[in-house]
Amino acid sequence: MNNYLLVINAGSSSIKFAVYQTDASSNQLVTHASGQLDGIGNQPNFTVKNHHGVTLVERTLSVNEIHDHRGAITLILAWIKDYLADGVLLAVGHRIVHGGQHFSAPVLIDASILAALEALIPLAPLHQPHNLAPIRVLLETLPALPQVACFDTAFHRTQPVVAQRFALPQHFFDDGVRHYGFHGLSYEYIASVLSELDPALVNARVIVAHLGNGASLCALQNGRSMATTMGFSPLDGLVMGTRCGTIDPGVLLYLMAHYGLDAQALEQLLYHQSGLLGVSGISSDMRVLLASNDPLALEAIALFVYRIGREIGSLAAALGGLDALVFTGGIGEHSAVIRAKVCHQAVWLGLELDETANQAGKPCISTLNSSVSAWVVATDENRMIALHTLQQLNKT
Ligand SMILES: Nc1ncnc2c1ncn2[C@@H]1O[C@H](COP(=O)(O)OP(=O)(O)O)[C@@H](O)[C@H]1O
Ligand SMILES: CC(=O)OP(=O)(O)O
Ligand SMILES: [Mg+2]
Repeated sequence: MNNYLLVINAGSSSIKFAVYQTDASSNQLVTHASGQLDGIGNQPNFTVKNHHGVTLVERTLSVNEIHDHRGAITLILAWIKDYLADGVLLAVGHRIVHGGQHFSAPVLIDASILAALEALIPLAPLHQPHNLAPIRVLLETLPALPQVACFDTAFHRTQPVVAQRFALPQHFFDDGVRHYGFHGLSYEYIASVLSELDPALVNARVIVAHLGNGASLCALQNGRSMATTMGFSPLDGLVMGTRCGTIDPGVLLYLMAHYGLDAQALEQLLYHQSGLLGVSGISSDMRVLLASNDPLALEAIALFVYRIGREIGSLAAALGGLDALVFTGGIGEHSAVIRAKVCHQAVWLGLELDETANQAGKPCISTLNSSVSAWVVATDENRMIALHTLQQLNKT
């Protein structure tokens, strides 16, 4: 009998998953299959590929068949049950965006943990409710199956207190109003593979740019998070697909007082209607903007890059200098154009881009003379979650 782990990363309109084969007594993980059910609530589409990239499932479904996350996870579980007929599903690991101040490491989930995570929904309304939906279904339908929560915030809990504090009265900090940071599973994965790029990077001052739909930067020293651009919520920092990033809080007061926006309307504006979509008025997808000649598309791209450039300067200051810059996430991994623009903004730090290597999609994209090296690394949050899940299982 083979043993398997399931990893679930549930977003607002999709559930992504990966199945790993494992030998429970070791930390060996072999990717078996991965897939997603996207278009939930709109045009559901179920796709699965095996570890060779061969398509196992490609099914368009109707909204009547799958109308919500509950339906989506039920379908995924039914497929997995058939697919793993020869094996045992040992556990499920989940990506949970917000762990608040009390969850600084992966944890086995029970009803009380789920309730504590539900209380954090207002801190990450775009992510947390969707992250938790599959857990609830699994607790109801397969209560004996171990589930492990792995947090995007946990990796940043090593930051110095000064990096976690807002200049607000102390009691707010004690109540959890603090700078958390996100994309931690991605940064933890990148930190774990730095030695494969160059052993010298392990103890170096490194900025990782996770540029996807959500985007942030993380300053690493000795592989630990020292500072990051996202804050209390995943709204802060860089310009994102539909999120505004850093904004003067005075703007929010003005929008409330003069436009009559309440908390709900602000949430809608800042999470869903801002960022690349808001500035361009065209799309949140960087590919669409890069293919457009519309001046507003160019302005959105310019602002995206400008904000990254400014924040790289800020994180380099937090690190006391910079040795390397690593690109990851959908945009960071696939867009040579955006990487080039970001690197050109970092020339003052001593970064010299190797244009040919960048165009060719090489792992190292800086010249031999560059005093700051630059890299492209595909992130793998799922593998990080699977590893944590296995470690939790081995503890029990
Ligand atoms: N070839 C490409 N060029 C530019 N942008 C790309 C390319 N491929 C993917 N992207 C961008 O990556 C984004 C998604 O990144 P990803 O990290 O997969 O997102 P998510 O945050 O949903 O996990 C898309 O919105 C798209 O803008
Ligand atoms: C935390 C966050 O922004 O996640 P994502 O990039 O998946 O939206
Ligand atoms: Mg992502």
